[in-house]
Amino acid sequence: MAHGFRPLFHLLRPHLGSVALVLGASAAASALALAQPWLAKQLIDEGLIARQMPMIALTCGLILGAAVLGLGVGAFSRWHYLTLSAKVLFALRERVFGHLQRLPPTYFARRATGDILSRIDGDVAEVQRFVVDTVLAAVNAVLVLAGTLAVMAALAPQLLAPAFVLLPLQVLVARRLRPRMERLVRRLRERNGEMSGFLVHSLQSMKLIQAMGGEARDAARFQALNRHYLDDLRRAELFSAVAGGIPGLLNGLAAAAVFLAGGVLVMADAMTVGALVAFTLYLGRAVGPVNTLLGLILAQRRARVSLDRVMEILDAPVAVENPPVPLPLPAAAAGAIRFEAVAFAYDGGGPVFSGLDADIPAGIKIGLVGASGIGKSTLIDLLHRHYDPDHGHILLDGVDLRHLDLAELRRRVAVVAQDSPVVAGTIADNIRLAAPDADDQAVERVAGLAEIGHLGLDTVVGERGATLSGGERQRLAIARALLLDPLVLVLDEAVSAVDLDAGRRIARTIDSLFRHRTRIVISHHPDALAGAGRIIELTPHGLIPQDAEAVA
Ligand SMILES: Nc1ncnc2c1ncn2[C@@H]1O[C@H](COP(=O)(O)OP(=O)(O)OP(=O)(O)O)[C@@H](O)[C@H]1O
Repeated sequence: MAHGFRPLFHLLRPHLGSVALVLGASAAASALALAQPWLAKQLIDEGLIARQMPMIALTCGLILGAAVLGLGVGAFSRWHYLTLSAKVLFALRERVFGHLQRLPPTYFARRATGDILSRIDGDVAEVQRFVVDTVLAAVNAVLVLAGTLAVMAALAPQLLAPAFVLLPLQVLVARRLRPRMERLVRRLRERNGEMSGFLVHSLQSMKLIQAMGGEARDAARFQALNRHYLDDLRRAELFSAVAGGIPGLLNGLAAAAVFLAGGVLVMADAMTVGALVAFTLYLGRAVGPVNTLLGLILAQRRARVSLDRVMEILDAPVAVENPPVPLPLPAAAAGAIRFEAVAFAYDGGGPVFSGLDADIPAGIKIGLVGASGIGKSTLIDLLHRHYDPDHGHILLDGVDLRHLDLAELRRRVAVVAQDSPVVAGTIADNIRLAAPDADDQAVERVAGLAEIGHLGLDTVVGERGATLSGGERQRLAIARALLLDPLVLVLDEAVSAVDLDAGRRIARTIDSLFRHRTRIVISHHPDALAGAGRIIELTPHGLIPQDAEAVA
């Protein structure tokens, strides 16, 4: 999707003051740098050639003063520039991350983590470099170039023609070489992306790869990726060395032309030696800004590619919005759930539900059964508002979920999901995830109830809980839900990996703790459904009540 560069102005707008400060400081630094060749001219013509020692001392002093002042102004501008640059980068990164936090699970299920990472890291940085570095460098280049040209014109207008006669050729060369360079750079970035994609994927599934004996295949794949990267890197380096040499050659030619024409002027006494030296010094200084401006073409194309990749994330539709003015739950909220003609399909998939109706009364244990893949977990995701129904309504104690504050809903309805995700940190951090203010006693109590306390609350669990067993992860998730003390507790195959005895004990604990609260238990095991007041089966035709006794 093409956005142009409009989104970028929004990034800079809050920092216009800093932009002006940085530009002002770097213009001052450039002006000081511009003074140096002029002082050299004074030194040669009025000091050395005129044999005036006081003049020599004075200009040397001024050169030194300008250098010291330039250093101070340069440091000041770099400092503010760094702050500005970081602020823009972080603001953009936070915006992308903030948006990612609001995207539905499907978004993450369908994309490689490596790809999202490379967008939020590499592409965001590329956009920031363009917004701050390139735009500031370009403005600065225009200022320096204008100043340099003005002084050159004042020194020797006759020499402007030989100095810049080759400029059109330089522009032409740059325009021809840069697109090729750009292609090479893009290929390198893609190779880089492939490599991190491969690594993320491989590291995440190392155990599976080991179990399948796929190490050698993966190592060969990694080697091939490295080899391709090296090939492309060498190609890009070679090209950039050759392409980089041509402008230097053209600059050398221009300098020679200036010395030739200037030499004639000096011989004819139409110009002083000092002025010729100063002119060539200025010519050297004009090269940088010209290159910067030519580089802008390449930079803006690269930034456009990255900006589009970042905007793809920011344009991804948010599945659920928090209501601007949420409605409160009734004071006597008890956890009654009602599905009214609920229809839902995943993006690009067939309907999972079409017109589902159900009443789940408050305060009882409900067993939810149904064939694998029929949509039980999806139903719970709808109840937890990871998605909204395409049609119909889901009500909690008479209030449409869409009208409830999202955080409140997720506090009142606790879901222990099938895969029991774990975050990096201690067991206590994991239990406190949804209730960060809970005190230590409360955390200890729920850890005990879920039979996870013996592992130690301060034990650090690996990333994604890799150091815990499946059953331990599930018990951790149960402790987390217990701490929330919700109105509705949903257990989606929550003890499937826990041994039978512990599973029964935990189920009994939960049943006694939540005796008067709504519990929805999804399980393929009759054991977990014991004591359910009602069993409902999810079928392609809707929710059908079963005989609770028969199932349990
Ligand atoms: N993110 C997704 N995108 C597209 N389709 C999905 C997605 N998640 C699930 N599905 C599909 O939706 C249907 C319902 O899946 P769901 O996980 O809700 O079933 P389930 O009844 O909980 O199954 P199980 O008992 O095996 O856990 C399945 O056909 C599944 O393939």
